[in-house]
Order: sequence, then C-alpha cells, then structure tokens
Amino acid sequence: MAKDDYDPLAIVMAPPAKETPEERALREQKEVEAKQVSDKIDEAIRLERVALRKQKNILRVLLLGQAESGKSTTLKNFCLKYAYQQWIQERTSWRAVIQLNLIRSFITILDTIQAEINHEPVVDPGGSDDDDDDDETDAVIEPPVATVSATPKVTPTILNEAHQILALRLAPIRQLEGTLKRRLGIMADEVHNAPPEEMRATPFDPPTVPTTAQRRRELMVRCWSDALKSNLSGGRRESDKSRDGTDRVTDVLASCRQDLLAMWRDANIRKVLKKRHITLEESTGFFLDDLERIATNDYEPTDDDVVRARLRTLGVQEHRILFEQGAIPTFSIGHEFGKEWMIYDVGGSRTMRHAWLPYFDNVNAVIFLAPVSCFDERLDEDPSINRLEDSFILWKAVVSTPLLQKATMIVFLNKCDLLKKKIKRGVQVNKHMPSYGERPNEASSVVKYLRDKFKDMLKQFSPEPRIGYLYPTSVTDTKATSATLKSVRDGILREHLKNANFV
Ligand SMILES: Nc1nc2c(ncn2[C@@H]2O[C@H](COP(=O)(O)OP(=O)(O)OP(=O)(O)O)[C@@H](O)[C@H]2O)c(=O)[nH]1
Ligand SMILES: [Mg+2]
Repeated sequence: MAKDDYDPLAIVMAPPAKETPEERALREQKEVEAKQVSDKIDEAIRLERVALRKQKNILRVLLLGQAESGKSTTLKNFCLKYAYQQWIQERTSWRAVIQLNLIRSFITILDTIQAEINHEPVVDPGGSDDDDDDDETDAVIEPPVATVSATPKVTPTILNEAHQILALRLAPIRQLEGTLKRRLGIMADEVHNAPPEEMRATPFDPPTVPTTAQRRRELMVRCWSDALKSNLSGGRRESDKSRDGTDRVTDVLASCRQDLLAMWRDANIRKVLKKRHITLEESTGFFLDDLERIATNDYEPTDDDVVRARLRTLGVQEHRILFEQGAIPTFSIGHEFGKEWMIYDVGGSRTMRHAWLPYFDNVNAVIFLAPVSCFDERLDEDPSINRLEDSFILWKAVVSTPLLQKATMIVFLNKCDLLKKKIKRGVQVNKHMPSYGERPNEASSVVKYLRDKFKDMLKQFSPEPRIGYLYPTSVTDTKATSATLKSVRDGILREHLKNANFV
C-alpha cells in the first residue's frame, strides 16, 4: 500500500477478510444495534443540554462575531478573572498549542524564503496604500481585491546562501507541526484543498457556495478542553519522547533556539516578509517576539501566553463557569444569585453560522465581537467579502431577530491595539472605507465612528427599543479587559435582576 493511502481507521473498520454470508448478517445486525445505542446516548446528551439551557438560575451568555474576532479570547479572560482555579489546572497544557502557533509562524517564514529564492510572484493582499487611486464611491466599505502581477518581475533577491543554509538547518521543525497536531487531536485542518463548504452570511440566510474556495490552513478543535486533555493523556506516543524521556518537540525547539532567533532577527528576511505582504506581528497566534522565552526546555506558559494562543473554534462550545467566592456582587438579595454562568462560544466562520440558531433560545446576554482593525481585510472563507462589512451584516441580523430581543446587547469593538498599529504603519482608513470621509486618520476617531455606526444600527433594527453597551477593547490585554469584564458582569447581573423583577 502506498504510504499516502494508509488509513488506520479504514483498516480497523474493514470487515474480516473471509466472512461467510451468515457471519456478515450477524455482524451487520450487531452494527445496527450498536448504532441504536449510540443514537440513544447522543439524544440523551442533547436533551440534557436543552434542559440545562432552560434552567432558571443559570445565566446564559452568547459570544458572537465573525472568525478571529476574539470570542474565545474573551472567554479565556472570563475564566482567568472569575474561575482562576480551573484556569491554572489547564494552563500548562496550553504549552503544546503555543509551540504549535510558534512553529507555524516559522513554517510561514520558511515558505516565504523558498518563494523568494524561487522568484515566485508577489501576491498583493489588498492593493497598496501608496497608489493614487482616488476613486470616489458611496459604498461604506470598499471590498479589496487580491492581485497577482500578470508578468511577475524577477528581481534579484537580497537573500544569500547563508539564508538558504539556515533554512535547511531549520527544516526539521516542519515535522514538529504534525506531531503536535496529532497530539492535540486537531481536526483535519487542511481545508485548503477541501471542496467548498456551504456558507451563510447570517444564521438566518440560505446557504451559498463561495466561488473562491482557497482558504488558509487553520488549527481547529471541537473543544479546547478536550484538546488539552488529549495532549496530557492519550495523544502522546513513545516516539514523541527523546531518549532521556523528555518531550521531543520541546527538545528540538530548544536545540534550534539560536538558529530560530537568527532567522527571526535577520534584517533581510524581515525585508522579504514585508515585500511579500506578510505581517506576522498582526497575525493570529503571534509568539515570535517571545521566542527566547518559549524555545527553552523549562518553558511554562504565562497567563498572557494562554490568552493569546490561537485555536479556531468548531461548532459551538459550551463553557460552564462557576464564579469563585467573592467574584459575584451581592446586590441586595444574597450571594448565590448569578453564580453560575453558561458561556457559549461559537465558531465564527460563515461555514459554521448555521449551528448558532439553536443557542438563541433563552439567552441573557450577547457579547458581540467586532474587530475594528479589519476594515482593509477580507474574509478567509470568502475573499470577496470585506471583514468589516461582514461584521455589520452579522450585527444587523443579531439585533433584528426577535429571538434575542430580551438579551442584553454588548459590543466589543475589538483589536483596537491592531488598529493603532495599522494606522501607525500609514494605512489610510478612508481609502478602504470611503464613508469615513475627511475625519482624522487616528484610531480614536475610527473607533468613535464605528461605535456610532453599531449604536445606530441597534437603534434602527431592534424590534423594541433597548440600550446597548459598547466597549473599545483589545482582549489580548488581560489587565484592561479585566476592568471591562467587571463592568460587563455587573451590567448583565443588573439587567437580569431587573427582568426577574428583583429591582
Ligand atoms: N492583537 C490582538 N489580537 C487579538 C485580539 N483579540 C483576539 N486576538 C487574537 O486573534 C486571534 C483570534 O482570536 P480568537 O479569540 O481565537 O477568535 P474567535 O472569534 O474565537 O475565532 P473563531 O474561533 O475562528 O470563531 C487569536 O490569535 C487572538 O490572540 C486583540 O484585541 N488584539
Ligand atoms: Mg474561537
């Protein structure tokens, strides 16, 4: 069998080689019975979840927003602030995820070096801000278009033989990616070449299939606590260990540390990344600036590392948070009220929005994550759609639906830190968002402008008048987010008390 055809699951599941018709009938009957039992268990779990969702004393909070908007990061902030004991139990297990984020950044650098050496054409992800195209339009958002030079210019590269040797020496880190993915039980993330999936702009829309199916490779798990458990227990093989019993991935990273540092600090490699429009500093799971600390044998993740680690959410994850002693204000009715929260963290990609609808029932609050730095970016799953435009479409659907009419609406205008960086880099907001007009090209002014837009839409499209709470956030900044969460928690509890006629 060719190596690529090898499928351990198919081998295990294949029927016995010399099966008689009687044996076959018996096996098939057993399979039907097993399926019935399995379906019954699934149904029992589903009913238990529905019952849990209806329990009156549990506060239900829904985290909504497009992919990479910061939903899971917000959830981590909640756990860090209000369920710290649970948090520290899981903290060490995040090491593998952080190492994987780091390794993937290096794989991007290695691929870029290769592309440069091969004189591959440069892909312009969204048109340059330097061009003088002053095309006036009334559109709120101008969707950027990816362009590839028709006749690629073969310019002499600034990389030399030493860079090639360095890249060759670091080639083994590519293998570590597979080891970590297997260990974490990461789903087939190679959606890259998969047939296009059905997508929905909002949970209420009919499905469509995108014309452009090329997507980035992402790391996704069904539930991060399962991934972390898999890392701790079954996921590790003997071959993952070095001879002295230590972890092979950690050992390889530590032994490559100097070369990795040399690669990330090399001025010419940085220039090539810039030329090829690769801004790793602004991409998800960025740990390159922490390399010196992470590529060591005794690396232990810090709270901040865990908050910044990136794992894409698949489907909807339910997280039960039991607020620790003292984490809940007493108001006037005693300690226990609002102690238990169920936070639903959804996968934000358009391919996953169909799964949100069952969770719109009986929700106390929605925290809607709108990344404000992405006015010049396109959706990964459908590059014809501008990311900010997508946030507006989603927000309109969320505020319009009668299903969420009673929910307290909270908006996090997130990624303000990245917005500041982008503007500092010289990106002109009004080139990508003509409606922004001649307002100052400053982060605070952009945030105010977008805040007003989200607020206006809440007013215009809510079935009944209601107030919303809008916060500018950078949820990777745990200190600032801690203060925001306190205000969010108090707001949600107060609204809940009001609705329950306690105040
Ligand atoms: N710099 C910066 N990075 C952020 C911020 N919020 C989130 N991120 C990063 O953006 C990436 C995506 O964040 P997630 O919280 O995983 O996004 P999500 O909304 O859960 O995405 P899906 O699970 O795909 O729906 C992670 O690498 C985060 O560290 C922010 O305010 N500033
Ligand atoms: Mg997520």
